[in-house]
Amino acid sequence: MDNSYDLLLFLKKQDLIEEHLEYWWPNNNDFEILIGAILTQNTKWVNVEKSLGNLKKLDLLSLEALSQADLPLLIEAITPSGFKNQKSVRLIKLAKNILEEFSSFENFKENVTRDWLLSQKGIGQETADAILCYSCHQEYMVIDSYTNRLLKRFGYEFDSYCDIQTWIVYGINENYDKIAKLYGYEISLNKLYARFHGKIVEFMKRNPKG
Ligand SMILES: Cn1cnc2c(N)nc[n+](C)c21
Repeated sequence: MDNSYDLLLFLKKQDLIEEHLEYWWPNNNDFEILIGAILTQNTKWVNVEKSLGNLKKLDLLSLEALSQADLPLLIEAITPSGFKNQKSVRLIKLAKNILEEFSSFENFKENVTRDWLLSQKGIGQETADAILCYSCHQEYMVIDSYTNRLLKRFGYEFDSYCDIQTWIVYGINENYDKIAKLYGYEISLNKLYARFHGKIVEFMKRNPKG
């Protein structure tokens, strides 16, 4: 495997993403994806879905509602996804900051930068890139521990998140013409990164042992 295009080919042959999940992330709505990206930190996705279900029942899945949420109610609602006190305080603060800085969620999606997200408490590189990619539909590739472990199996060791991201992005962009042929259409970079990351996660969940 010489580059990340080879890795994509290896994964693409395995039918890892369900047909209806065009961007892999269960795409109910972009705000829900933003919240899911915070809730999924250090827990299993199945727990996030439980918390999102609670938030939906409480009508808290909007920027305005979340910014005014009753803290004890929010803590209760997101209990399934762990770190409930920390994540609750951070979600309300994030919603308030988005309203203050961008006035609307639509404007946030258009104009938010990776640096602004990284300046928010509780948002690191992986969460920032997940929000940018899956919620804001911007051209960012998410790197996570699954990515790290999969590359190690192919003998690749990197020193940083940024190094891995650069390696993946470079290999994709270097072979972009082949990728359009592979997919049979000019797939957008955002959609390609969204699906590529999804394939890595699904592959590693099905092949936990090296
Ligand atoms: C959206 N999403 C984020 N992390 C996930 C995971 N580990 N497994 C499955 N899904 C769908 C996920």
